[in-house]
Amino acid sequence: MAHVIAKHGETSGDFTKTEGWLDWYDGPTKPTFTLPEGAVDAHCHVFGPGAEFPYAPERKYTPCDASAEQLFALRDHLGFDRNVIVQATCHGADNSALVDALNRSEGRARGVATVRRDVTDQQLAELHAAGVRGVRFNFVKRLVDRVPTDSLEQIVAKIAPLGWHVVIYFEAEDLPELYDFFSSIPTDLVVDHMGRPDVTKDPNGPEFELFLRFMRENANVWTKVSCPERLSVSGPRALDGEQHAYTDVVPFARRVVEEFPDRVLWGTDWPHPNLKDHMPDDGLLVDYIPQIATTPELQRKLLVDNPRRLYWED
Ligand SMILES: O=C(O)/C=C(\CC(=O)C(=O)O)C(=O)O
Repeated sequence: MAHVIAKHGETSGDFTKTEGWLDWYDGPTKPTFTLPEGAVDAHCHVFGPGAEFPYAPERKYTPCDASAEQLFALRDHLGFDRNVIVQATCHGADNSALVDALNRSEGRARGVATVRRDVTDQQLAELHAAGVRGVRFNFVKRLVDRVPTDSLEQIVAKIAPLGWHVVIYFEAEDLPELYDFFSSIPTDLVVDHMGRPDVTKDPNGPEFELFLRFMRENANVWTKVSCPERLSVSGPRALDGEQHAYTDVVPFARRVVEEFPDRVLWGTDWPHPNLKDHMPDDGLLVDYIPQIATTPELQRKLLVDNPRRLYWED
């Protein structure tokens, strides 16, 4: 394990370009943690390939191409059974690459799409038939021109009858302002990456307490306890020979898993767009899971029962 941490920790470069890391990255290690049978990687992406599925003109970054075949190979390598593929801003509201991946998955993937307020019932029905079960709204300011507060209510009214849920991505410093608005969303609501806490702050301090309060007061709110690699300051290096990577994120994620065991999801976030300091090893990310879900029961809920309930039970 140590050499893996060092290898990825010491490598640097710009991973966001099409010509990026896939050319030289020699792939994830095999995790030592054995995932429970039927485990779901509930946050991952497909990008392009750009020649076939062009990136959105309004995008804020151009990712590496990351195909459905590569994603499914990663799924098998890590020991997952299924994927939830999430639309990212670089594809805007053109869900073609996502739908293509869902169609190739033989029922082993569900999707979260991005739609505009003029989306028709027919278009939503087609997305549903392909396996889409949610819509994503991005409130991270570096990723969008405008936060989607206006369109959200109109879109929610259209997707609620389908039994879909809403996925929101925001940063912790914006929760106070958005708290009431998010609390008014009537469908199930999934928060990406625990609302991006600042992990240099106290996990028992006021900022993270507000997020926990948000989950306590709104029984429809779920969260992905994913992306330690985005939140971590200590990074992918072990702090000592015995500890696993991204240790500074563990107390945050573990608190959430233990207090809300039936409303948490986990995903790799492959292929890790917009990470410039290191390319995460997905095998190491899987080995992080038992740090935050410490019993077989918590692991089964996080990786199997919860995602299946949200994405595969109609
Ligand atoms: O993949 C993620 O979860 C995170 C992203 C990209 C993203 O969400 C998007 O483009 O929509 C990020 O933090 O840059």
